[in-house]
Amino acid sequence: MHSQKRSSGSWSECCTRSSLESGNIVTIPVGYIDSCFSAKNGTPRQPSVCRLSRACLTINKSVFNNPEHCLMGLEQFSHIWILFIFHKNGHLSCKAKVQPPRLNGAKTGVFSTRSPHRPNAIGLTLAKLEKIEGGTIYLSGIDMIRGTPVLDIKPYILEYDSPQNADLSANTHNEQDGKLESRYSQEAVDVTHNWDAPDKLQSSKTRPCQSQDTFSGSDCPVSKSNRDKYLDRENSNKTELGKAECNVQRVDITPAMTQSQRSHPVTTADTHLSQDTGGTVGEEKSMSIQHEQFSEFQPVQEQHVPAGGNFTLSSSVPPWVRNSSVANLQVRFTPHSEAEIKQFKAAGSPDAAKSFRYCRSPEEMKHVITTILSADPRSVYRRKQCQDRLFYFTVDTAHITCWFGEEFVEVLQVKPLEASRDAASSV
Ligand SMILES: C[S@@+](CC[C@H](N)C(=O)[O-])C[C@H]1O[C@@H](n2cnc3c(N)ncnc32)[C@H](O)[C@@H]1O
Repeated sequence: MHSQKRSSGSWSECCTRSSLESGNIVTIPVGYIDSCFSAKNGTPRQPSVCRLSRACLTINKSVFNNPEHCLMGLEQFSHIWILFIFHKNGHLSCKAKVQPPRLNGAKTGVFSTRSPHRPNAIGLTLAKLEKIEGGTIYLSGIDMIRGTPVLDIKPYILEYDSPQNADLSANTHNEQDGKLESRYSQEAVDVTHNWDAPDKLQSSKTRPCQSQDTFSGSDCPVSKSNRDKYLDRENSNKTELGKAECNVQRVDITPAMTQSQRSHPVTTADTHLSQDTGGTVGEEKSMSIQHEQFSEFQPVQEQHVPAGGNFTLSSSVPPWVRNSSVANLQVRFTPHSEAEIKQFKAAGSPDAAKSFRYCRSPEEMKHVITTILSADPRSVYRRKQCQDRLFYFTVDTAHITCWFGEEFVEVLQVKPLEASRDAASSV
């Protein structure tokens, strides 16, 4: 498979029938991610780690002359699958066995993991669709870095994409907020087939849940040109998070829950259902970020399914995915770093170097940093072998310096990216 960057020819010119049949496929990215993460370091390992991580995706006009045509109808979905290329892997080779962080150094087959190092280097992310404007899609809850080539976009459809819903009939459909909703009847839920072994049925599982995302922020600013507005954050001085504190609800699935509630994938960002390079399903973690103003975010409750119960899950994951030793670190900020975060301004201010592009307020930036660090973004090697406890990463327009202690991580410095570059070059 060859990926063609910013092709001059059209998609149809490159993808002939014979090439499809021979498997010699030329891919042309449908667009490129513009993300709040510019480097792999510190980028969440799965979209669920940080719900406030944002990105834009603009459809490439060489694929569709009128990008808005191909996006027609997509706005009716709350979440979308994004297939992309791990273009910063460095090389195409991959090993049959890999060491996902959750296995803490042990190996497993690459196909049992979400490792970026895999044949064809294709990634799959379930992102929240904030809004669409023209040919641009605004996303949140992402784990892709800036410049990531996107191969395809598909709607997330609970009925197709979740085995939990196999054999359940979606018996009513309602329009609400422009999104299609469907409901389960109690009866429908009761007839869920149990195909798991009985012992599995008794084990605790993490339920899908819905978290109403009221980060009105969905108002992904789009262009100042609409797009630039999105990146700008005119309202960064207002705490959007404050609104969320009032409105975010976390609901566990119960048999009587509506399908629409189920149909929203676990928006676990702030619950720290963090997922590793190798993980496929989040592990419930206690919340160090609850200490502060984010106490409204409750972890998804695991439920014990009684043997013979009438509500069973029809998917399972190996214990290492859930019973991971990956820590839930307490995140601290020095007074100095707190003050530095507060110096960031809304976009459009004269001091552009100190303006956010994605984060809507200093509080939001603090929250993003907290969720990323709490999940411990370090590699196993770094965590276990390196003496160096300092860690650097970027979010939005900020360069963050922190250090890891035992069970905690402390943020030391949050500098504007430009300033941090200047400081580094003057050393
Ligand atoms: C473990 S992968 C999971 C991605 C996707 N959710 C999946 O399951 O296929 C996520 C990590 O890939 C890395 N990454 C993100 N975008 C990338 C890119 N364009 N090239 C290479 N690595 C990337 C980041 O380090 C991020 O933490």
